Amino acid sequence: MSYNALTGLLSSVLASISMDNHTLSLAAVGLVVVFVVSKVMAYRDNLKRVGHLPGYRLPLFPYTILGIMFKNSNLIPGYQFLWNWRSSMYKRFKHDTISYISWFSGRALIFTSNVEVMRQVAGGTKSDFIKPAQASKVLLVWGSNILASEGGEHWRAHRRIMAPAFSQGLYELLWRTSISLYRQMLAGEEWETKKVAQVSRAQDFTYKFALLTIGVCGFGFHFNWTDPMITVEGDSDMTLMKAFEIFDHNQVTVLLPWWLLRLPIKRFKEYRRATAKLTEWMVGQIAERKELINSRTEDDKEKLREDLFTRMVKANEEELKKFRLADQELIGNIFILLLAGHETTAQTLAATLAQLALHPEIQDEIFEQIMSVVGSNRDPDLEDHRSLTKVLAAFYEGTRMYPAAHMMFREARVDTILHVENPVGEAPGTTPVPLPKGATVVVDVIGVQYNERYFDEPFKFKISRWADMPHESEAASAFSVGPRACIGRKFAVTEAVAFLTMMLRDWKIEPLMEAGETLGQWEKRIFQGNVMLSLGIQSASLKFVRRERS
Ligand code: HEM
Repeated sequence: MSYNALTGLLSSVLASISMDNHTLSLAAVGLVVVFVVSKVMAYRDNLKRVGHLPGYRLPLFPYTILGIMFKNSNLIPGYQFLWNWRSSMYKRFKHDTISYISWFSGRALIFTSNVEVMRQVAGGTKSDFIKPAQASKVLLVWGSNILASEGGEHWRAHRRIMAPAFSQGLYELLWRTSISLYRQMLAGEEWETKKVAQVSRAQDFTYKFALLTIGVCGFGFHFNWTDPMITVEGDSDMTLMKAFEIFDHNQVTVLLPWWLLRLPIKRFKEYRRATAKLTEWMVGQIAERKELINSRTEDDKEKLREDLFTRMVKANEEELKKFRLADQELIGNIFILLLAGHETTAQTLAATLAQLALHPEIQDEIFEQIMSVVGSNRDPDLEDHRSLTKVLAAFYEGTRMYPAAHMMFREARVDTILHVENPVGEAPGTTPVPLPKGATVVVDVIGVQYNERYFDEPFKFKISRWADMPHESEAASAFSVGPRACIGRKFAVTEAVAFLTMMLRDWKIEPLMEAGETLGQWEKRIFQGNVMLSLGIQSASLKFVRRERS
């Protein structure tokens, strides 16, 4: 008998009893029975939904309002629990794929820190798993896009148009832009003449760097560090950069309900205006770029830039009509590139710089490689990128320890079998776990990066673990694996390697401690995970000491 049928039967029995004292007590007992039975049955259903995998049975679900209000107790883990429990969560059950069932909210999820399970669920055209619409709803406000797509053919249509935009020409533009922005930063922040520069929050400049980079290479804006004044036509108060910044600073507002955003609150009003300006600008730009692309003269075609936006419009125009994206979908994807494409890199760069501050010996090792590959008299160029393996290793290690895209929700679109790798120490191989349609798997990207199956001593910042690793290796699983892995991985790596090469050639990085603070206290203060839209560390206070060059 199903839970609903049982509840109905008990309610009608209770309703048919007349309400004297005796029957009132009977009704109360009946209600308790209904409650207990319903919970037992829901629990039984939930066990099925998580394939009877071992795991947590706790009162609340962490991603609910109540769950968010409580922080990190054993009974109510809080929304940062994947970070806070990363050393013990899976060890406790001796499995890297476990379940979580909440007694009261009725939610049941599978959490995995296993790359093979990640591969099965991450998606592609033929996967049995999709991105649940609920998890991506907030990303749809600017139009249908690749990141929010459930999967299957719909996802492939987006990827088909976006993939060609990540071209060699883009990476060349990106490399040049990153180096130029680094120089502009030195001038703009008045570091050029300084022997020592101190910052209380390295994120301030890594954000600005990554935002301007995606602005120039993603959108084709002509921003620069100190003078980003491009006025939107007909609105002298709002420069494009201003609109861009307002949109960016308010990213979290995408999580709010739409009606709240309509309230006459100054911040929301500005956000709406900035989004409208950017959209208006994009609509105009799409038309302009289409005209250039379809123009017959080679001269006009030469004017086409290498930025992602231009190249996406081009790929779309060149696509067969039936595969073309609508303009609104192009806009949706461009906005999503801004969202996915700079906060992640900025957070990781800040975390990498802070870890390097703790490891002067690693900085020296990297410096020596930079000097032997590039030397001190010229700027690095894109070809050097392949040889700057230690710079890349530092960034990968930052990505591993602080994976900005820290979780991925997936849902079984049909009844399916999940092949769960046996725990280390047991017979190698997998165990089939039947899952019903609708079962939800959360890829805990933090868990994967701290899983000793893949990374020994995972709490140590060790760049040596990436030695001899091919550039595109799936070992860098913080970018996900399989056909739906991060499309911007090379973009992130290119800008990061260019920026870090320039930075580490010029400067030694040291922790900037507060008065009376010990190194241990600094470390504890800085390296606490900060889980918002993406994962990062706390404000990284750092000191940059100019390297003496012969
Ligand atoms: C350190 C930097 C980055 C990290 C750690 C990262 C990580 C990830 C991960 C884990 C995913 C898979 C998400 C999922 O399937 O639910 C993803 C997807 C994506 N990323 Fe990145 N990313 C980074 C930088 C970038 C950059 C720079 C861009 C763009 C310029 C970008 C654009 C995207 C897009 C568009 C997707 C969706 C791909 C698809 O669904 O086919 N990311 N990223």
